[in-house]
Amino acid sequence: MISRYIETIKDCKLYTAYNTNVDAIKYLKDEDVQRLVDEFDHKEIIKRIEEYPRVIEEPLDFVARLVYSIMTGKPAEVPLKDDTKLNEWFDKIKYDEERMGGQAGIVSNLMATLKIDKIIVYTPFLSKKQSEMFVDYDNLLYPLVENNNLVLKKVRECYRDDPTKINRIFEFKKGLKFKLDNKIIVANQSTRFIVASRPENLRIETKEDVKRFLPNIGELVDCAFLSGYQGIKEKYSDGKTAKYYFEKAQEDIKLLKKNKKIKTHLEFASISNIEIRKMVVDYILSNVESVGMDETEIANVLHILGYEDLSNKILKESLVEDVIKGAKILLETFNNLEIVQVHTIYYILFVCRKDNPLSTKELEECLEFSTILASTKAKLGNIRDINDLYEGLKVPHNKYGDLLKKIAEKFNDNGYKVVLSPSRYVEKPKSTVGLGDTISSGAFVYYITLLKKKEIL
Ligand SMILES: Nc1ncnc2c1ncn2[C@@H]1O[C@H](COP(=O)(O)OP(=O)(O)O)[C@@H](O)[C@H]1O
Ligand SMILES: O=P(O)(O)OC[C@H]1O[C@](O)(CO)[C@@H](O)[C@@H]1O
Ligand SMILES: [Mg+2]
Repeated sequence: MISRYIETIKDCKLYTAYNTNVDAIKYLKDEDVQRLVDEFDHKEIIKRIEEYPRVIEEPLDFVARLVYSIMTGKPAEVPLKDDTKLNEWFDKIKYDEERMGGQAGIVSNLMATLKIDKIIVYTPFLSKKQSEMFVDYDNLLYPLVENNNLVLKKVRECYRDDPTKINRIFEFKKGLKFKLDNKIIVANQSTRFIVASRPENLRIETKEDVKRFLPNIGELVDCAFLSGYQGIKEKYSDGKTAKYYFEKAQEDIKLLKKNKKIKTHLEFASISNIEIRKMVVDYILSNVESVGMDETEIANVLHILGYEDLSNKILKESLVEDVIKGAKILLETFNNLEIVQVHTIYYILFVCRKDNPLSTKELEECLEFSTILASTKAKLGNIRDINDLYEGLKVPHNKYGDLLKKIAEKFNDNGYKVVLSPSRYVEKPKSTVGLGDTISSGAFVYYITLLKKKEIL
């Protein structure tokens, strides 16, 4: 089974941009969180949770949002103000591990390890340290312009004198316990809280030299997996605005598709700034063929589109029926979209129009493959070799699987194909950061290769 999956995707050629960073990971234990909350007045923490800071401007904002994430068992990502003192405060924490981070970085390493034909990755900051986070495989390439020509080289050979962007990741496990204001708080889910750094001089864009060659890069690949737009700021000190960068990002997609109709995928992310979230919808979602997101993210998009009730219902009740309704709304709203993919801890779902060239069985195979990738990564912490996937395959589908599949099948009607695959849920995951990127890119790459085999691409 695994070898058949790997054989299927081996012809795929992928472009991915924009975000890579180093994830400094702290695996939180009960005593770490207790010590952290005890550094502050518990009543102040509770007050700050109610205020729900959307940017970390001081350590109390961080503690409040981390505690909230543990209390609700929901993953979150909050940007950190670009401030030396604040960075120093975070540097005092002893992290357990450093790893490749960022959607483009994680997907590059995953697909290179799975030995797909070619990955071209572009990222605006590429320090020596960042370049060394990439796996050392010949199928993983970086675009450079030399003597006015586009050349592709191994990423590790392409580093520049750029800063290294470090995000701090706080992983916690189901059952983690601590006391806040005399109440015991217990995590009901294993997940992560991301403190995302937002350096002022990091611009989410394709620099002019490479941008000129995007149509050529498009010709070299079948598809593009795009993410990182959550890193765009509303305003920069040089006067540039989010609008400027979103217009450029939209142009990039058009350039990639100029010479060949490649399929593009937007991987949504947790975006705390509502204006930026809206711009990702207006400029990017409206120009891609595929989108991947988690439950909270689809709820947020529906909210932006004016479906407040449905959005709130998804956030509160997490019903698969509502998520499917939401996915159909996205397909109705955006003609450009051909496939909507939603992942939650219990399932991964594809919703597409009835005329999608793949059969429901083929669509299901894409999802099955991706659940194995997710369970492998959850179980082992990382996928280092194709043979690791046998570990993920041993993890059974979760106990709600049959029920969820039955519900989803009911939505298969004249207009749509709805396909669901239950997750292979790992009770005590080694780590969770990047699992969404793994599941999404696996499903997308598999989908693309099946289209390619039918000569639709
Ligand atoms: N313990 C687990 N076992 C298997 N899959 C998991 C587990 N925890 C999370 N996942 C998968 O990873 C996804 C997380 O995606 P997401 O919220 O987008 O996070 P991120 O973007 O950080 O990877 C879940 O929706 C689920 O599909
Ligand atoms: O928003 P940013 O700073 O690009 O970071 C994205 C974060 O999401 C992840 O890619 C996981 O989805 C992390 O590895 C990374 O820290
Ligand atoms: Mg995600």
